[in-house]
Amino acid sequence: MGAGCSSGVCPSRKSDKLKNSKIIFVVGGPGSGKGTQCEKIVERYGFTHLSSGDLLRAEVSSGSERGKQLAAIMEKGELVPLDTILNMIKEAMIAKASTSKGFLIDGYPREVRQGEEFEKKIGAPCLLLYIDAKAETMLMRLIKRGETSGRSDDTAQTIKNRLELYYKATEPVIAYYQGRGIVRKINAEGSVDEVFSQVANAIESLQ
Ligand SMILES: Nc1ncnc2c1ncn2[C@@H]1O[C@H](COP(=O)(O)OP(=O)(O)OP(=O)(O)O)[C@@H](O)[C@H]1O
Ligand SMILES: Nc1ncnc2c1ncn2[C@H]1C[C@H](O)[C@@H](COP(=O)(O)O)O1
Ligand SMILES: [Mg+2]
Repeated sequence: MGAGCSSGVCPSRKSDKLKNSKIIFVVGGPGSGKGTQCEKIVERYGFTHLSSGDLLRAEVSSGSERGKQLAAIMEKGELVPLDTILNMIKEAMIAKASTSKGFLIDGYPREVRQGEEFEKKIGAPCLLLYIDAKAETMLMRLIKRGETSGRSDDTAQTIKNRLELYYKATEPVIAYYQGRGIVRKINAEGSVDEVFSQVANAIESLQ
Protein backbone atom coordinates (compact mmCIF):
# COMPACT_ATOMS: atom_id res chain seq x y z
CA MET A 1 0.00 0.00 0.00
CA GLY A 2 1.37 3.46 -0.91
CA ALA A 3 2.14 6.08 1.72
CA GLY A 4 -0.91 8.19 0.90
CA CYS A 5 -3.24 5.29 1.78
CA SER A 6 -2.29 4.79 5.37
CA SER A 7 -0.69 7.94 6.72
CA GLY A 8 -3.01 7.87 9.73
CA VAL A 9 -2.97 11.69 9.70
CA CYS A 10 -6.53 12.90 9.65
CA PRO A 11 -7.21 16.63 9.82
CA SER A 12 -10.66 17.25 11.28
CA ARG A 13 -12.11 18.47 7.98
CA LYS A 14 -11.69 14.97 6.56
CA SER A 15 -14.11 12.21 7.41
CA ASP A 16 -12.86 9.81 10.08
CA LYS A 17 -14.72 7.06 8.30
CA LEU A 18 -12.47 7.46 5.25
CA LYS A 19 -9.13 8.01 6.93
CA ASN A 20 -7.77 4.53 6.19
CA SER A 21 -9.38 4.05 2.78
CA LYS A 22 -7.30 2.97 -0.18
CA ILE A 23 -8.05 5.42 -2.99
CA ILE A 24 -7.27 4.89 -6.66
CA PHE A 25 -8.00 7.61 -9.21
CA VAL A 26 -8.91 6.33 -12.67
CA VAL A 27 -8.24 9.07 -15.22
CA GLY A 28 -8.39 9.05 -19.02
CA GLY A 29 -10.19 10.62 -21.94
CA PRO A 30 -13.86 10.13 -22.75
CA GLY A 31 -14.36 6.61 -24.10
CA SER A 32 -10.83 5.48 -23.22
CA GLY A 33 -12.31 2.54 -21.29
CA LYS A 34 -12.23 3.69 -17.65
CA GLY A 35 -15.60 2.23 -16.74
CA THR A 36 -14.89 -1.04 -18.57
CA GLN A 37 -11.62 -1.56 -16.70
CA CYS A 38 -13.15 -0.57 -13.36
CA GLU A 39 -15.79 -3.29 -13.77
CA LYS A 40 -13.04 -5.84 -14.28
CA ILE A 41 -11.11 -4.57 -11.25
CA VAL A 42 -14.26 -4.93 -9.13
CA GLU A 43 -14.77 -8.47 -10.41
CA ARG A 44 -11.21 -9.56 -9.56
CA TYR A 45 -10.27 -7.43 -6.53
CA GLY A 46 -13.62 -6.47 -5.00
CA PHE A 47 -12.99 -2.72 -4.81
CA THR A 48 -15.81 -0.17 -4.77
CA HIS A 49 -16.30 1.55 -8.11
CA LEU A 50 -17.56 5.14 -7.98
CA SER A 51 -17.91 6.82 -11.37
CA SER A 52 -18.46 10.57 -11.11
CA GLY A 53 -20.43 10.48 -14.36
CA ASP A 54 -22.66 7.66 -13.07
CA LEU A 55 -23.34 9.57 -9.84
CA LEU A 56 -24.33 12.62 -11.88
CA ARG A 57 -26.52 10.59 -14.25
CA ALA A 58 -28.31 9.05 -11.25
CA GLU A 59 -29.09 12.56 -10.01
CA VAL A 60 -30.35 13.52 -13.49
CA SER A 61 -32.55 10.38 -13.57
CA SER A 62 -34.06 11.30 -10.20
CA GLY A 63 -35.76 14.23 -11.95
CA SER A 64 -34.67 16.68 -9.21
CA GLU A 65 -34.23 20.38 -9.88
CA ARG A 66 -30.47 19.94 -9.35
CA GLY A 67 -30.54 17.04 -11.82
CA LYS A 68 -32.09 19.29 -14.47
CA GLN A 69 -29.33 21.85 -14.03
CA LEU A 70 -26.66 19.13 -14.23
CA ALA A 71 -28.23 17.62 -17.36
CA ALA A 72 -27.96 20.94 -19.19
CA ILE A 73 -24.23 21.11 -18.41
CA MET A 74 -23.51 17.48 -19.28
CA GLU A 75 -25.37 17.63 -22.59
CA LYS A 76 -22.84 20.24 -23.70
CA GLY A 77 -19.90 18.16 -22.48
CA GLU A 78 -18.90 20.74 -19.87
CA LEU A 79 -17.80 20.16 -16.28
CA VAL A 80 -20.29 20.46 -13.43
CA PRO A 81 -19.29 22.60 -10.41
CA LEU A 82 -16.50 21.15 -8.30
CA ASP A 83 -18.36 21.29 -4.96
CA THR A 84 -21.33 19.45 -6.40
CA ILE A 85 -19.39 16.46 -7.67
CA LEU A 86 -16.97 16.36 -4.74
CA ASN A 87 -19.81 16.26 -2.20
CA MET A 88 -21.54 13.51 -4.17
CA ILE A 89 -18.36 11.42 -4.22
CA LYS A 90 -17.68 11.98 -0.53
CA GLU A 91 -21.23 10.95 0.44
CA ALA A 92 -21.02 7.83 -1.71
CA MET A 93 -17.66 6.91 -0.18
CA ILE A 94 -18.89 7.39 3.38
CA ALA A 95 -21.90 5.18 2.64
CA LYS A 96 -19.55 2.33 1.65
CA ALA A 97 -16.61 3.03 3.95
CA SER A 98 -17.24 0.31 6.52
CA THR A 99 -17.33 -2.50 3.94
CA SER A 100 -15.06 -1.26 1.16
CA LYS A 101 -11.67 -2.80 0.41
CA GLY A 102 -10.74 0.34 -1.51
CA PHE A 103 -12.24 2.90 -3.85
CA LEU A 104 -11.88 3.33 -7.60
CA ILE A 105 -12.69 6.96 -8.29
CA ASP A 106 -13.48 6.93 -12.02
CA GLY A 107 -13.67 10.22 -13.90
CA TYR A 108 -12.30 12.38 -11.10
CA PRO A 109 -10.20 14.56 -10.89
CA ARG A 110 -11.03 16.27 -14.19
CA GLU A 111 -8.79 19.24 -13.38
CA VAL A 112 -5.93 19.81 -10.97
CA ARG A 113 -8.07 21.81 -8.53
CA GLN A 114 -10.44 18.86 -8.19
CA GLY A 115 -7.51 16.73 -7.06
CA GLU A 116 -6.37 19.32 -4.54
CA GLU A 117 -9.85 19.71 -3.05
CA PHE A 118 -10.38 15.94 -2.89
CA GLU A 119 -7.20 15.56 -0.87
CA LYS A 120 -8.22 18.33 1.53
CA LYS A 121 -11.70 16.93 2.14
CA ILE A 122 -11.24 13.17 1.73
CA GLY A 123 -7.68 11.91 1.45
CA ALA A 124 -4.73 11.15 -0.80
CA PRO A 125 -4.75 8.60 -3.63
CA CYS A 126 -2.13 5.85 -3.59
CA LEU A 127 -2.36 5.20 -7.33
CA LEU A 128 -3.54 7.01 -10.44
CA LEU A 129 -4.41 4.71 -13.32
CA TYR A 130 -3.96 6.72 -16.51
CA ILE A 131 -6.02 5.02 -19.19
CA ASP A 132 -4.40 6.29 -22.37
CA ALA A 133 -6.01 5.92 -25.79
CA LYS A 134 -5.64 7.93 -29.00
CA ALA A 135 -8.25 10.57 -29.82
CA GLU A 136 -9.36 8.58 -32.92
CA THR A 137 -9.82 5.46 -30.80
CA MET A 138 -11.86 7.32 -28.18
CA LEU A 139 -13.98 8.95 -30.88
CA MET A 140 -14.71 5.61 -32.58
CA ARG A 141 -15.58 3.90 -29.28
CA LEU A 142 -17.94 6.70 -28.25
CA ILE A 143 -19.69 6.89 -31.63
CA LYS A 144 -20.28 3.13 -31.41
CA ARG A 145 -21.39 3.33 -27.76
CA GLY A 146 -23.78 6.13 -28.73
CA GLU A 147 -25.74 3.69 -30.92
CA THR A 148 -27.09 2.03 -27.77
CA SER A 149 -26.05 3.98 -24.64
CA GLY A 150 -28.85 6.51 -24.57
CA ARG A 151 -26.30 8.99 -23.18
CA SER A 152 -27.16 12.53 -24.30
CA ASP A 153 -23.43 13.33 -24.52
CA ASP A 154 -22.53 10.48 -26.91
CA THR A 155 -23.24 12.69 -29.94
CA ALA A 156 -20.67 13.92 -32.49
CA GLN A 157 -20.60 17.58 -31.36
CA THR A 158 -20.55 16.81 -27.62
CA ILE A 159 -17.87 14.13 -28.04
CA LYS A 160 -15.73 16.77 -29.79
CA ASN A 161 -16.25 19.18 -26.87
CA ARG A 162 -15.46 16.48 -24.30
CA LEU A 163 -12.23 15.53 -26.08
CA GLU A 164 -11.11 19.17 -26.28
CA LEU A 165 -11.86 19.71 -22.60
CA TYR A 166 -10.02 16.52 -21.68
CA TYR A 167 -6.79 17.67 -23.35
CA LYS A 168 -7.07 21.17 -21.92
CA ALA A 169 -8.23 20.54 -18.33
CA THR A 170 -7.59 16.89 -17.46
CA GLU A 171 -4.23 16.06 -19.01
CA PRO A 172 -2.48 18.46 -16.59
CA VAL A 173 -3.80 16.23 -13.78
CA ILE A 174 -1.54 13.43 -15.02
CA ALA A 175 1.55 15.66 -14.88
CA TYR A 176 0.58 16.88 -11.42
CA TYR A 177 0.45 13.33 -9.98
CA GLN A 178 3.46 12.15 -11.99
CA GLY A 179 5.48 14.41 -9.74
CA ARG A 180 4.30 12.26 -6.80
CA GLY A 181 5.33 9.00 -8.49
CA ILE A 182 1.87 7.41 -8.29
CA VAL A 183 0.90 7.39 -11.99
CA ARG A 184 0.70 4.08 -13.90
CA LYS A 185 0.16 4.69 -17.60
CA ILE A 186 -1.97 2.02 -19.27
CA ASN A 187 -1.93 1.59 -23.05
CA ALA A 188 -5.66 1.33 -23.77
CA GLU A 189 -5.39 0.66 -27.51
CA GLY A 190 -5.61 -3.15 -27.25
CA SER A 191 -8.49 -5.49 -26.44
CA VAL A 192 -10.27 -5.19 -23.09
CA ASP A 193 -8.31 -8.17 -21.77
CA GLU A 194 -4.96 -6.86 -23.03
CA VAL A 195 -5.63 -3.57 -21.29
CA PHE A 196 -6.72 -5.35 -18.13
CA SER A 197 -3.52 -7.34 -17.85
CA GLN A 198 -1.62 -4.02 -17.49
CA VAL A 199 -4.22 -2.72 -15.05
CA ALA A 200 -3.96 -5.87 -12.93
CA ASN A 201 -0.16 -5.48 -12.73
CA ALA A 202 -0.61 -1.94 -11.49
CA ILE A 203 -3.16 -2.96 -8.85
CA GLU A 204 -1.01 -5.85 -7.66
CA SER A 205 2.00 -3.57 -7.30
CA LEU A 206 0.08 -1.96 -4.41
CA GLN A 207 -0.36 -5.14 -2.40
N1 LIG B 1 -10.17 -2.05 -24.96
C1 LIG B 1 -11.30 -1.82 -25.61
N2 LIG B 1 -11.45 -2.18 -26.89
C2 LIG B 1 -12.60 -1.92 -27.56
N3 LIG B 1 -13.69 -1.31 -27.03
C3 LIG B 1 -13.58 -0.92 -25.75
C4 LIG B 1 -12.41 -1.15 -24.97
N4 LIG B 1 -12.61 -0.64 -23.74
C5 LIG B 1 -13.85 -0.13 -23.74
N5 LIG B 1 -14.44 -0.31 -24.94
C6 LIG B 1 -15.77 0.16 -25.34
O1 LIG B 1 -15.63 1.58 -25.56
C7 LIG B 1 -16.75 2.28 -25.04
C8 LIG B 1 -16.26 3.27 -23.97
O2 LIG B 1 -15.79 2.52 -22.86
P1 LIG B 1 -16.10 3.01 -21.39
O3 LIG B 1 -17.54 3.32 -21.25
O4 LIG B 1 -15.50 2.02 -20.47
O5 LIG B 1 -15.24 4.34 -21.40
P2 LIG B 1 -15.12 5.52 -20.34
O6 LIG B 1 -13.69 5.90 -20.32
O7 LIG B 1 -15.75 5.12 -19.06
O8 LIG B 1 -15.96 6.64 -21.04
P3 LIG B 1 -16.70 7.93 -20.42
O9 LIG B 1 -15.61 8.86 -20.00
O10 LIG B 1 -17.48 8.49 -21.53
O11 LIG B 1 -17.53 7.46 -19.27
C9 LIG B 1 -17.72 1.23 -24.50
O12 LIG B 1 -18.68 0.96 -25.50
C10 LIG B 1 -16.83 0.00 -24.27
O13 LIG B 1 -17.53 -1.21 -24.43
N1 LIG C 1 -15.20 15.04 -12.03
C1 LIG C 1 -16.11 15.72 -12.74
N2 LIG C 1 -16.15 17.06 -12.69
C2 LIG C 1 -17.04 17.77 -13.39
N3 LIG C 1 -17.92 17.22 -14.23
C3 LIG C 1 -17.92 15.87 -14.32
C4 LIG C 1 -17.04 15.07 -13.58
N4 LIG C 1 -17.28 13.78 -13.87
C5 LIG C 1 -18.27 13.77 -14.76
N5 LIG C 1 -18.65 15.03 -15.03
C6 LIG C 1 -19.73 15.45 -15.96
C7 LIG C 1 -19.15 16.06 -17.22
C8 LIG C 1 -18.99 14.87 -18.13
O1 LIG C 1 -18.99 15.20 -19.49
C9 LIG C 1 -20.22 14.03 -17.76
C10 LIG C 1 -20.06 12.55 -18.02
O2 LIG C 1 -18.94 12.04 -17.32
P1 LIG C 1 -18.27 10.62 -17.71
O3 LIG C 1 -17.09 10.47 -16.81
O4 LIG C 1 -17.89 10.70 -19.15
O5 LIG C 1 -19.30 9.56 -17.47
O6 LIG C 1 -20.43 14.30 -16.38
MG1 LIG D 1 -17.34 5.96 -17.95
